Amino acid sequence: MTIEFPPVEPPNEDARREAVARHGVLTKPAGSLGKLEELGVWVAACQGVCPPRPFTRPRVIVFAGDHGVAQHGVSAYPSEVTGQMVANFLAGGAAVNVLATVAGATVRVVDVSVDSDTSVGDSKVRRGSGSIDREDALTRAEAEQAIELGRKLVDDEVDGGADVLIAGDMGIGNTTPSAVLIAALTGSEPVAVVGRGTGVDDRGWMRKTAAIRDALRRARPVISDPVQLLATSSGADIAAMAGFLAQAAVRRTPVILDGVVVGAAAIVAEELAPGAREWWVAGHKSAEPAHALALNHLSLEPLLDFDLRLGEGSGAVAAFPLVAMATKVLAEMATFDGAGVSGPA
Ligand SMILES: Cc1cc2ncn([C@H]3O[C@H](COP(=O)(O)O)[C@@H](O)[C@H]3O)c2cc1C
Ligand SMILES: O=C(O)c1cccnc1
Repeated sequence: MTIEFPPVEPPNEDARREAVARHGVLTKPAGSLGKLEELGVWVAACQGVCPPRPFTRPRVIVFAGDHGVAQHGVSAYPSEVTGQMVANFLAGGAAVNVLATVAGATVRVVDVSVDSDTSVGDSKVRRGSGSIDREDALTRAEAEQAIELGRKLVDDEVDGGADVLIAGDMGIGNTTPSAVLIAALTGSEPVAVVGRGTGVDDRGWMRKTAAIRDALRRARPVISDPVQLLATSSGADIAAMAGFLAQAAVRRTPVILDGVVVGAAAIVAEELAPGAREWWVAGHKSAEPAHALALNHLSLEPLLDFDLRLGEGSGAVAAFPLVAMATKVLAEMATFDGAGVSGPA
């Protein structure tokens, strides 16, 4: 199998121009809805229609997987939490489940690489991923299988009516590969990308920085080959997420990005399918330092800056109501003519 994405087409320019013009005739001072206006224009361009259609099926896919590097003291929590949290997502008790009920989104959890001998669903690529500071996360074939899984998930969801997608992560240790991917593709040093993740103490921070340094040495020689970079330095969950983010663009479906883990998958997805980033909006800026580097690399500006550092898609779900509002404003606000309101003097 060789992974190839078709060229990504940009969002529709005519719909974008129409949306800009429409904002000029709605009953408000020109530009007064600020970034909500830009956001609505982006939605119209993604949908290729103005006014845009209000979203009916926002969908969150949580990619769950374990990471061998978590055995080396880089997280404040043990790996068994990953599988336990999968059960929690299924029961509706995780943060993202609760946020999603308010946002009107639904959540699906996919066991891509949880380190357990049972599998929730039939998507498991492998049990855990290799400890990237000393070995490859995946074989190339496994990386390709994971990317294909992400692709298929988009096809399933879009064919099932999803009109905006959110990727979330669940995997103890996953901020370490995320930091490595971001450092590798942005040319950053370990100390610039390392963060506290779930809350590691100072000794854990030092172990994590050393693991990132060692993993980065293994990542740098392969940065020009995104599939190999995923095999060497990510994990099956992150590779699936990269395939998902690239395929969403191919399927002309807008995505709200979450935090540092999704951000890491996104910078690799942009390498797999150049131009995919035009189909993504950044939901928030995570407290993890590497996230800002990833967003800057993608020229994306976060909607929220709320000190969230959870993952699960939580920051993207928190931002979704803004995207929904931006869309409805263009779809439902009255025009000066329609409402009999005088325009500028
Ligand atoms: C109970 C719990 C729920 C979570 N939900 C998301 N994460 C997040 O924290 C982990 C990443 O941080 P690190 O790299 O430090 O392990 C991932 O599991 C991520 O999804 C959680 C972590 C925990 C403990
Ligand atoms: O930004 C994130 O996605 C994040 C931050 C800390 C822990 N887990 C995820």
